[in-house]
Amino acid sequence: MNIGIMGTGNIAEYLLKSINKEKQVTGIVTAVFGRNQAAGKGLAETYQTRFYRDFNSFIKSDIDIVVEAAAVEVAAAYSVPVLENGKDLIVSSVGAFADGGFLENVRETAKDHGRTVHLPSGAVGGLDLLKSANALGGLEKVMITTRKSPASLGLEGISEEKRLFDGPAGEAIREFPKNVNVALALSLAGIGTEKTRVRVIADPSVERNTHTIEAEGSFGNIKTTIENLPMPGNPKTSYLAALSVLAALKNQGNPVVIG
Ligand SMILES: NC(=O)C1=CN([C@@H]2O[C@H](COP(=O)(O)OP(=O)(O)OC[C@H]3O[C@@H](n4cnc5c(N)ncnc54)[C@H](O)[C@@H]3O)[C@@H](O)[C@H]2O)C=CC1
Ligand SMILES: O=C([O-])CC(=O)C(=O)O
Repeated sequence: MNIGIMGTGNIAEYLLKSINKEKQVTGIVTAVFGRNQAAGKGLAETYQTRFYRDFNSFIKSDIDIVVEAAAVEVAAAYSVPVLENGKDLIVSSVGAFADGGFLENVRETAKDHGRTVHLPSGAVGGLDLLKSANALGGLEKVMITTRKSPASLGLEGISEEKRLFDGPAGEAIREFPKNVNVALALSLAGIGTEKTRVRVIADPSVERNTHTIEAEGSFGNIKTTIENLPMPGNPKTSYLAALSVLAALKNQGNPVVIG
């Protein structure tokens, strides 16, 4: 399996290290696409891969699958062209799918070209539970409370916790595109972007990216909290988010699906 990565940041470098150096996946990253020439060249040298600033050259190279590890606008711009070029796709910036029309477009394109799109669970768990709970439409309430350090949320000089947002997931991802992709993953698995409620709290007392998920419905109820270790390369991003992409790559083509 030849893998192409969109993005030259923290998740991209983690994947390159795990795959090209540590051989954690049956496959190799043969191509990286990004806008940052210096970062891309550095990655290409360190991890023996090719760097492209031109999307067409990247997508026409000998890759089988593309991992988006860049930003919501990158997933929005390139998901359809990736599929049209006959490649499978794994998306980190699931916030791009806040637009239901876009999701439908991606679904149709994947179907037309016989490709698959994987939206990994990222920095949270529980998507399986929400899907089961809503199998007959019985899921009534989903709420996620995200707590991160002020610096992760772009704030300085805050000494007490501060609620920055309380509202629907669709609006939250527009305001915090680098911090609440997890809320979009929960929305897609559950009751959608309008009904899924998101609270974002800047909390100087936390070092871990903490997400509390509460759900209620005909199945009963659940409350679960994950305390994620942030990645050294980008404290906004939890280590689990990178691991979930790696797990998705490890499971490519596996005929047995768990969860
Ligand atoms: N699903 C989840 O649980 C999570 C998803 N994410 C998503 O993954 C993305 C990547 O995370 P990190 O690697 O930690 O971020 P990062 O900030 O370290 O790296 C982002 C990379 O994308 C590139 N980039 C950004 N905008 C671009 C554009 N318009 N065109 C081309 N390249 C562009 C940057 O140059 C950089 O190389 C985040 O932006 C976020 O959308 C992040 C954390 C959790
Ligand atoms: O990594 C995290 O904890 C969550 C995050 O940034 C996102 O969902 O965009």
